[in-house]
Amino acid sequence: MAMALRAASRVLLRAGSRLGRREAVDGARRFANKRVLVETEGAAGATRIAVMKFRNPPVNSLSLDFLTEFVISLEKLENDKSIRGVILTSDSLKRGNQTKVAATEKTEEKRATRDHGGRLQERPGIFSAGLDLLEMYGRNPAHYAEYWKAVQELWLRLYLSSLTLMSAINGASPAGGCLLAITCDYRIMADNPKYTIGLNESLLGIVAPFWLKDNYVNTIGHRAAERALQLGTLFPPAEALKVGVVDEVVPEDQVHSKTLSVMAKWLAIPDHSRQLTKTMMRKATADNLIKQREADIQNFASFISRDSIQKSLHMYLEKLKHKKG
Ligand SMILES: CCCCC/C=C\CCC/C=C/CC(=O)SCCNC(=O)CCNC(=O)[C@H](O)C(C)(C)COP(=O)(O)OP(=O)(O)OC[C@H]1O[C@@H](n2cnc3c(N)ncnc32)[C@H](O)[C@@H]1OP(=O)(O)O
Repeated sequence: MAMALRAASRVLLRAGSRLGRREAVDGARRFANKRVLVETEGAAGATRIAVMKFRNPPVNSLSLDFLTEFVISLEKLENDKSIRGVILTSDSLKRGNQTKVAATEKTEEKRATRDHGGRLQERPGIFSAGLDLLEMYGRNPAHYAEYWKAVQELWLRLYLSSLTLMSAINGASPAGGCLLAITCDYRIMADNPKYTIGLNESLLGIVAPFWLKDNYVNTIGHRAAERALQLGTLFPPAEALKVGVVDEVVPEDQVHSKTLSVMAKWLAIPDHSRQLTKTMMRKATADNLIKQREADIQNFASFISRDSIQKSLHMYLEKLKHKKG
C-alpha cells in the first residue's frame, strides 16, 4: 500500500502543472519551465529559499518566452508563503564536449552550442546576455510593443518584489543581464576577469530607458552612472565592486555558498520591517515608470523601429557573429 502511494505521488508530482513540471528531488523541491529552473531549499514548514536558474541557450538572452516564464516563476514564488528569499543565477556550467554550430546557420536552435548528442547547451560563463537582440531587430512595431511591455513587467516585478532577492553572478552580465542583477537586494559576482557587468547600451547605438537609468543611479550614484552609461562601461569584477555595481566578489566556486550565507543574514531581519524599508526606498522610482508605462512602450517601439537604430543593431549583430574567440 505504502509503495503504491509513493508511486502514485511520484506520478502526480511528475504529471506537470499548468505552469511547468514539479518534481521531488532529495527532499528539495523544484519546478521548471523550459527556460527557468527553480529549486527550493529548506524543510517543509520552515523558511525556504528558492534558486532560479536561467537556462535559455545559448546565452540566456531575455527573449519574450524567457521573460514570460521568468515572471510566471517569480509570481509562483511570491505566492508561496514559505519562500522568503530568491537567488537569481545562471544554469550555465562549464561543460566538455561542446561544438559551436556554424555561424551561418540562422535559427535559434542552430545558433546554440550543442553537445555531441546534439542537445542544446548553454555557453559557459554567461549570467545573461541581456535583452534578446533578435526581438528588437527586423520585427514590426506591434512586436516591439509587446516585447517592451514584457521587459517592463519583469523589471517592475523584480524591483518591487517583497522577497529578498540576490543575484549570484556566475558569468558575463551585460545590459539586460545587469538589469536583472541591479533589481536585486544584493549581488555577489564570481572573481573571473573574463566576466563583465554593466549597461553597455550606448555601444550598440541604443539608449537605456529612463527607469533602468534610475535603477543604475540608485545603485552606483549619479556621477558614476552618468559616466558608465555614456561610455557603455562593462566592469570586470574588481571594478564592479569598486563602483558598487556588485556588493561582493568571491572565487567562482564559492559564489553559491557565499550567497546562501548572506541570504541567511538577510532573512534574520523581520520581513515586515525589511519589506516596508525596501518599498520606501524603491516606490518612487517604480511609480515613475508605472505612471507612464504606455508612453514608454510607444517611445521604445518608435525608437527601435528607426532605420538608423535598426542599422546599428544590424552592425552589432554582425560584429557578434564574426568576432574571434
Ligand atoms: C530615447 C528613447 C529611448 C527609449 C528606449 C529605447 C531603446 C532601449 C533599448 C535598450 C535596452 C537594451 C538592453 C539590452 O540588454 S541590449 C542587449 C545587450 N547585450 C549585449 O550587448 C551582449 C551581446 N553579447 C555578448 O557580448 C556575447 O555574446 C557574450 C554574452 C559575452 C557571450 O559571448 P560568447 O560566449 O563568446 O558567445 P557569442 O558572442 O558567440 O554568442 C553566442 C550566440 O549568441 C548570440 N547572442 C549573443 N548575445 C545575444 C543577445 N543579447 N541577443 C540575441 N543573441 C545574442 C550571438 O550573436 C551568437 O550567435 P551566433 O552563434 O549566431 O553567432
